[in-house]
Amino acid sequence: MTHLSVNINKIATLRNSRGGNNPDLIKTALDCERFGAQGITVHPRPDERHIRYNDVFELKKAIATEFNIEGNCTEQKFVDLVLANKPAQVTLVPDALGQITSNHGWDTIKNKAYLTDIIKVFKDAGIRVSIFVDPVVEMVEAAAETGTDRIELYTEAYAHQYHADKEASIAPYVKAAEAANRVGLGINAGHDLDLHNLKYFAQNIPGLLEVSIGHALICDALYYGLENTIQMYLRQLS
Ligand SMILES: CC(=O)[C@@H](O)[C@H](O)COP(=O)(O)O
Ligand SMILES: NCC(=O)COP(=O)(O)O
Repeated sequence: MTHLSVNINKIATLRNSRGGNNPDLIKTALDCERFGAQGITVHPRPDERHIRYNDVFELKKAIATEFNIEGNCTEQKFVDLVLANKPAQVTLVPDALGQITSNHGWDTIKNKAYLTDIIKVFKDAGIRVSIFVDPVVEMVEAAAETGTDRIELYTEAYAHQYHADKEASIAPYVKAAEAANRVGLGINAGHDLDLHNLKYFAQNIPGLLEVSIGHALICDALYYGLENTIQMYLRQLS
């Protein structure tokens, strides 16, 4: 069964736009859990434009499901934040400063030594590690040599091509997932997954453990409400 982790970055974006505490990020996270989400994802960025570092401490205290913190581990502040909070999972994403959103996975061949060292730091602290990768077999195979527990397949390319040609859009992801299964890596996925493309992805990716979804899910919640929306996403995964 594939778990749904709700990324609540966009709730923080809305909150921050007025400087108060509406919507309440912690309440939203607890409601996502109550409505059936199996995890909560946040991606604090150095400019704190949505999730603030302090939010992470508050969320860690409040939530009961799987807590997944995404971010760039080349920032020492991010490493310290994760180690101080010990989430169930950290997802390492190679974003540049000021990037509008995540737009590429790790080059696990070029960065193998670096990733091996930093992954050990998190694993020694008892935190499961996932690394964000493009759907490229060589990147998946090299990921396995870093000691990571899982990979997160970066699904933007799939999402963008899905409507034009769904078979072509999923093909590299199936190959990457087969490689991950072969080398013993768990598989997560995320970015631009939505109510249209999620079911086909989940049905065709062998061993898909978790999807983290934020932008589209929060947009859908404007129309359907958060509880209905989470139920609709869960149905795509069942
Ligand atoms: C890692 C990834 O694919 C993205 O989900 C990212 O975490 C979203 O971050 P923003 O909400 O800042 O676009
Ligand atoms: N890891 C992907 C994620 O958390 C959410 O991505 P998106 O649904 O906001 O594109």
